Amino acid sequence: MTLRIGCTADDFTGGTDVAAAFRRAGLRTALVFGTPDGTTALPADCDAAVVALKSRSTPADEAVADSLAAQRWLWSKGAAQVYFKYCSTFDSTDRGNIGPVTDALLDAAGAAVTLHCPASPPNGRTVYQGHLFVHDQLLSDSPLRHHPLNPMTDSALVRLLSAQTRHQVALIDWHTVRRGVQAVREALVAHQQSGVRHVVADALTDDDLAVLGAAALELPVVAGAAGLAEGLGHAYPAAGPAAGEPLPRGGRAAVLAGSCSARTLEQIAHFHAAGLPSLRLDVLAAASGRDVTGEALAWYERQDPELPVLVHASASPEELAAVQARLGVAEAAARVEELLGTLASHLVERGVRRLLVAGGETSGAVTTALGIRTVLVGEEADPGVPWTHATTGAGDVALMLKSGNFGAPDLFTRALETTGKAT
Ligand SMILES: Nc1ncnc2c1ncn2[C@@H]1O[C@H](COP(=O)(O)OP(=O)(O)O)[C@@H](O)[C@H]1O
Ligand SMILES: O=C(O)[C@@H](O)C(=O)COP(=O)(O)O
Repeated sequence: MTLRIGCTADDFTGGTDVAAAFRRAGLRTALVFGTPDGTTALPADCDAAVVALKSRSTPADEAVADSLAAQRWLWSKGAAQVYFKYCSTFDSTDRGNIGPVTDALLDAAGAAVTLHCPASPPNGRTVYQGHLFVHDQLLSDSPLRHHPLNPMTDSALVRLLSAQTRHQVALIDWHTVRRGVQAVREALVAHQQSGVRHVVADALTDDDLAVLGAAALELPVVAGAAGLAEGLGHAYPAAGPAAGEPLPRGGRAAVLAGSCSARTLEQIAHFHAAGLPSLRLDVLAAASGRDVTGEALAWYERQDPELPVLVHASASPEELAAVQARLGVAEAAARVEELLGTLASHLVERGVRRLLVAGGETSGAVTTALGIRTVLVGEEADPGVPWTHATTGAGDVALMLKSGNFGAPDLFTRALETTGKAT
């Protein structure tokens, strides 16, 4: 079996998002969590494989090593092109990891130039004059300025990326993109000849991303969010519409949320307003040694088994700042991730078979705790938020990994209701 395209994603929900994009483009797509090794198998007849790493917020040298291992494994499976999927809100800091990882992938491939575009129009992310917008706001005016790990306080992509690489960064503007595939190819060549390695492109619509995908088809490494991945997918000879992956149905349902993103907070409020049972974890109490996991499990056992439950650590920007001031950013995040990962294992052992996880880092922690390595990607409940079919030691689980800012406000209740019905 030979892959048409391989992808390394810098977090687990980014992995599900980009896998859904390849699937929409007609490519049969498998998703592998964590660095693959010689024993990692792919389901037969895959056109695309996505390796979802937890490399967005790790030290840059670790992110580079993991991404290079993923690239080598994807090459070993036949992928000629490797897509580096990062966040549509360009989540990173001056230390990386977008610049260092892209440079390492390019060095390993012996490639001189790459195209970047974080636009993801179905989720309101567009790039104009090199500035990233989230719906009608500049990235730096959006709620992403309060992100717990990488607050985004600048929207200028050339400047953001230049801080993360020693190579030159330049822009292909929207007017060039509108002139079509040939114009973009010529601009790429011109930039490469003048010594530029990272070319950021504007894109406002899926049509723009289709142009960019077609222009980038021959590049060994391409980088961006799910939108450009779909554009590239469409540029490959179509494999036909992907078959829906049948999902496990029934069983108890739970939502675990560690995302503090504005959209997750709305989804939590919607769940609460629907009168469904929810529990907020006390992070400071856990840090002071209280058995918060045991208390949460006792709470879970008292709930009506017919109803979905929500357990979350999510907090408003002010509450988050207070916890981080007490524990430190990394320690607070690690504490929350450990709590939610442990809870996920206990809940699946106790019969949860429909599990929705909110937050990229949180999804990494939960999937790792459940020992899930490979999933098949099924229907999307909302753009970029597909159900997946996962196998755990305790049984098969319908698993949804949701990026913090993705999904409609009613996603939790709607998605769990759908999987609750027998087929
Ligand atoms: N109450 C809290 N106090 C401190 N950190 C928290 C709290 N709740 C969540 N976090 C941390 O915030 C981070 C949210 O990131 P993530 O799960 O990727 O969500 P998103 O997808 O919204 O970015 C996680 O590392 C999580 O552990
Ligand atoms: O590209 C995107 O926006 C998402 O796929 C993604 O990576 C979001 O990150 P999290 O909000 O941290 O899940």
